[in-house]
Amino acid sequence: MYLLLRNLKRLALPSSCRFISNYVSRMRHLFDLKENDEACRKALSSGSFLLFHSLSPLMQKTENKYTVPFVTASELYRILRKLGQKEKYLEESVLLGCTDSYLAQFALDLGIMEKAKAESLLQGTFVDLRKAFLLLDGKNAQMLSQAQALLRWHNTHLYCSKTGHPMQKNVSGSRRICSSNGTIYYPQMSPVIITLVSDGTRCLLARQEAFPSGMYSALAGFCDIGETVEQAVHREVAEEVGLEVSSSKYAASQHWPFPNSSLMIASHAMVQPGQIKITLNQFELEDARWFGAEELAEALRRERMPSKNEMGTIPFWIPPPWTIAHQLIKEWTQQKQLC
Ligand SMILES: NC(=O)c1ccc[n+]([C@@H]2O[C@H](COP(=O)([O-])OP(=O)(O)OC[C@H]3O[C@@H](n4cnc5c(N)ncnc54)[C@H](O)[C@@H]3O)[C@@H](O)[C@H]2O)c1
Ligand SMILES: [Mg+2]
Repeated sequence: MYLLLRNLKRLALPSSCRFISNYVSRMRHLFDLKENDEACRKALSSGSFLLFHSLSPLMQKTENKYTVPFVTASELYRILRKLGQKEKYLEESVLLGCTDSYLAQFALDLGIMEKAKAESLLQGTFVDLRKAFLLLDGKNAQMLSQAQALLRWHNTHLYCSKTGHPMQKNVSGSRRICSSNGTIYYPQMSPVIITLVSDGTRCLLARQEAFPSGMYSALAGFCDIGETVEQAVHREVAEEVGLEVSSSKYAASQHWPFPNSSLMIASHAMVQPGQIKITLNQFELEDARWFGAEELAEALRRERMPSKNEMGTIPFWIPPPWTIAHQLIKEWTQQKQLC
């Protein structure tokens, strides 16, 4: 707490600020940790850590459910010693956030260490995030998404793309700096639109070949350079299903770790009246269909990915509740049921 008060003083809060909410003081604390290497180094020694091995997160599986453990700094020191690493390795961590009680949270990749030995010491398994992602709950998914994206960015930005010299990360991992000319690089993400297209009575969901069996989602696509979000929505809908959008309305956004790091920007869209014939772009999609509110209400009631029915097929299902696609489908269905 002393450290926190000292740090807050350094941020020169105006004297009129008699009361600061917990949220505001946490955000100021995090700002200090991001900017101040010494403060962040200290926070590392009392922080908690999400661990990865070559970008696969450590998980513990109990009864068909994955949990994501945070490991304390003292436990991590002990494990690093057993794996033959120095305590200094902790500085490879990236800062994720902090708890309500200002405990800093980090992510660290143990990829240079022996995987099986690390798993046995940590009593868990490093799991491919793509395989486990849809089985997680929202809180764990959001944290792992942020952690993996940051670790991946550092892992793929070891050298300055201008000079070819090695780059150093600051302690928090909020940037990397070229050792030769001081150019600063910040972690990047790609804007991706996701849109739920409606003709007024039904809405359109699609699936890619790579989706898990039976899963349909809203249309999504990367924004091109120079495009607005609205233009990207119009283009993607035209490209993927051959329909022309007449209007779109922003709904919400979500960070998404695949394929690298994306900011999903979600909207509801309407097609031009009478334009309902789907022309599928088979390079991108395996199927696209119009769904009614009742069919979607039933899919929303299912808690998890359904298992095979008597016919040996998996019934239609939608992404889990914490995904932005689910949120769009839920909003649309609720609005239809109120009509
Ligand atoms: N959070 C959710 O609810 C949700 C739902 C659906 C899709 N998604 C995600 O949306 C993302 C985009 O959807 P999509 O695959 O249909 O996109 P898309 O329709 O733009 O097609 C993907 C193709 O776009 C090209 N591309 C252009 N810019 C790219 C970039 N910056 N990075 C990678 N590829 C790029 C590549 O050729 C790639 O194969 C996927 O990662 C998907 O997982 C999220
Ligand atoms: Mg797409």
